[in-house]
Amino acid sequence: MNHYPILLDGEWLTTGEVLEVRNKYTGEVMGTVPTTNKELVDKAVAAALRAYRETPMPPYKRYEILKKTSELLLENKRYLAAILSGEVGKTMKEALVEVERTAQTLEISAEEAKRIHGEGVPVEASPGAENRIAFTLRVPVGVVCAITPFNVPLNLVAHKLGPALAAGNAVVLKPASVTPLIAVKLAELFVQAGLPSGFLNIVIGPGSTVGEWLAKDERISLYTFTGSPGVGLKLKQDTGLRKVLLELGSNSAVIVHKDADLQLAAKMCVDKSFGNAGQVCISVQRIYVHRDVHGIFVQKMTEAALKLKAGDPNEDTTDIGPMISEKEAERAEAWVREAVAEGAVVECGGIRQGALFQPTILSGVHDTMKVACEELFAPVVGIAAYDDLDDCIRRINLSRYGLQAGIFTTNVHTAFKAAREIHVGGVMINDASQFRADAMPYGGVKQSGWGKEGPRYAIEEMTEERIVVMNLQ
Ligand SMILES: NC(=O)c1ccc[n+]([C@@H]2O[C@H](COP(=O)([O-])OP(=O)(O)OC[C@H]3O[C@@H](n4cnc5c(N)ncnc54)[C@H](O)[C@@H]3O)[C@@H](O)[C@H]2O)c1
Ligand SMILES: O=C[C@H](O)CS(=O)(=O)O
Repeated sequence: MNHYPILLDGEWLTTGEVLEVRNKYTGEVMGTVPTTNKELVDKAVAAALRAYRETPMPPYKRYEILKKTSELLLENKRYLAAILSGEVGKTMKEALVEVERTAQTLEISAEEAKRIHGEGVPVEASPGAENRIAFTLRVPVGVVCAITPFNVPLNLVAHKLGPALAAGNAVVLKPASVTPLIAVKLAELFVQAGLPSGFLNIVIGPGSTVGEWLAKDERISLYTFTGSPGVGLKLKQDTGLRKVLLELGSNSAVIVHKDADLQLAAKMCVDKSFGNAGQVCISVQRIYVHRDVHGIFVQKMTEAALKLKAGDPNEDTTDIGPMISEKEAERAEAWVREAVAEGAVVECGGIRQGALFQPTILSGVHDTMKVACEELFAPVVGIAAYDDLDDCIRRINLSRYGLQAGIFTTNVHTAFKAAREIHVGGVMINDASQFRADAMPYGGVKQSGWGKEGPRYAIEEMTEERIVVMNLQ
């Protein structure tokens, strides 16, 4: 049994009640982590505040630590991927990609640490402001609380730690209780890279206790949360006037227009509907296909999906591992059955074995079905036909979510119409909604959240702009 001590106030905590973490395919306990009571959570916040106030790091040192941690991730890629695969259930192929992307995220954060600056402000242009020099500073906010979800527990942690540390902040991290191990390992690499005591503190426990203690701790200046809208809303309510960045849920849509490259569209939609067992916030969930090409597209996508294998994530031949729990897979199964009862047709899949859910394509989906209007977070995608592009965009915008969307078309005017009119944080043209480059601005609108990630953009969110005006009279 591997016991994973957690980093808190510069020490590796091994005592206290432990949380068991299970392999999501075998169900075996793969490790334990200590949980943190209120006293330890208070200690973690105090350590972060002390580090921020008493031992601030210059930008170049932040660069060096982030760069070194990025290098250490790649040096330990397979070891880390095995932990990631075990605790999430994602395939080794997917886990290796996540480790590589995390290294990218921290490398980009390292570079951005060297580029944080204010700007000169020509205040003398205002009457009465003669003989004054003005400029802005970007100042770190102080203690950042990062609360992260289960599905991408390494790279999404890096998207919070990287910018926060690059900007000169200190961090208290609460990872998801079902997938905390990889975050513990990332902390080890940060320490190995020279991160001074107190700049990273991990707390472990349920959101209902640890999460709430953090939300009500006034010493924390900013919360960066990734998770479900319900929890995000509660966090916003519990934190008052302090800043909260929210990366929330989605039911991302893709348009396949009548002039689309159908081979490309079918391949991309299959690749981006079922990865990580569909447990990706920007996973393709709704596909609107122009009626002229609906039949051929459904056929092409179904043929491609039938080639996918759901099974043991450790096997090289496996394309889709288990969902995070059998309970979540049962929810997905129930929603599929409900859609069928309301007239949807199962083109492939719809079969559950424990937490394994076969890649499932539904056609004849209506916008009011749960599989369309709620967040599925499963390897299930629903297809609906449309005749008129304006009406299709109107239907997509009915969603209370707005994270990312995609459109397949060979007409630039159609592409830009979608880019301008679909109300989301990002529109992918001739790609599916689940495209993300770690350097790009990333974040949603409506109930998909508030604020942008991507190191450069998160650093802007995690620093405060201060104007300085010098009177030379
Ligand atoms: N927008 C994005 O970038 C993005 C990325 C990944 C996942 N997600 C979303 O995350 C969800 C799936 O992840 P999940 O099931 O881990 O989400 P979740 O909301 O259940 O949990 C997210 C985190 O919040 C914590 N938490 C729970 N209750 C809390 C409370 N009262 N106060 C403070 N923290 C609390 C959890 O312990 C966990 O660490 C989906 O909705 C998905 O769309 C969004
Ligand atoms: O689950 C949502 C993630 O933000 C998508 S990605 O892993 O960052 O591409």
